[in-house]
Amino acid sequence: MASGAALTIEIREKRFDVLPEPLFADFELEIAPSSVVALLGPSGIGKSTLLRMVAGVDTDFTGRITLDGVEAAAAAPPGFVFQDPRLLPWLDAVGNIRAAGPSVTETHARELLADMGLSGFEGALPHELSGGMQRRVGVARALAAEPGLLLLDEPFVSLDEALVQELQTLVLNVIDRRRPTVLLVSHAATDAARLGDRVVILSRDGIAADITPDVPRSERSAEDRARIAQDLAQRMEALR
Ligand SMILES: Nc1ncnc2c1ncn2[C@@H]1O[C@H](COP(=O)(O)OP(=O)(O)OP(=O)(O)O)[C@@H](O)[C@H]1O
Repeated sequence: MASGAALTIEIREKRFDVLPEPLFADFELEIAPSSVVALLGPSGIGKSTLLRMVAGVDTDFTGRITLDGVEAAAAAPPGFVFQDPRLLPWLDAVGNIRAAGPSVTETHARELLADMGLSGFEGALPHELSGGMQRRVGVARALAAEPGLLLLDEPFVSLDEALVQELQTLVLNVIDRRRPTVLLVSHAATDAARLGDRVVILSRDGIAADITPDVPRSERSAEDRARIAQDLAQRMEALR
């Protein structure tokens, strides 16, 4: 099993022509292998853009982003989970997972589906799965090629609370078993309190806070999570 990649982000400047100011300037972040870092921040702050840069898809910036010392654009591609699972409608669940790469075997795809609580749905087409189940297939697909880095872009948004809890538990179990480095983008303090080993809050001026909660993720009770989420939410509110 691949272990997590060390991620180094050094962005001198990232700008879009439509924006009057750079989106990122002198932005630096070091992320330890196999850690889960939650990136919190208001809409439009640049979270999704940062994930695309880390994925090596957006290379239009000055600076350097490396995975285990290799430039992101040249490194093995990360697993990417989007809010919209983007499954191929003509492939069943196993087929969608195998579409992640030629090395993904049927057995491995079935194992991943089992990890995500979807045994029995191997042959189901996307339209035969609920929205929450489709997202679980999306997570399985992102992990199929055993990436050293997993990027999660608002994977829990617009699900009802019970489904959020269920999906978070499944994601935590699967990342604890496979140990990729994880960068989770969210606007919700509760997501960060549940999943993050470390929480980075972004503001217009860059990194507003870089927090390692006092209780390790695996030992957090519901009360701990609520307390951590409240602290994070207050910090974000103070930035408005
Ligand atoms: N391809 C692009 N061309 C021009 N501007 C862009 C492009 N992509 C993003 N932007 C701008 O960059 C800013 C940051 O966008 P981004 O989607 O990264 O923010 P975000 O923090 O992920 O927001 P949200 O939480 O709403 O998804 C926005 O002002 C957006 O309009």
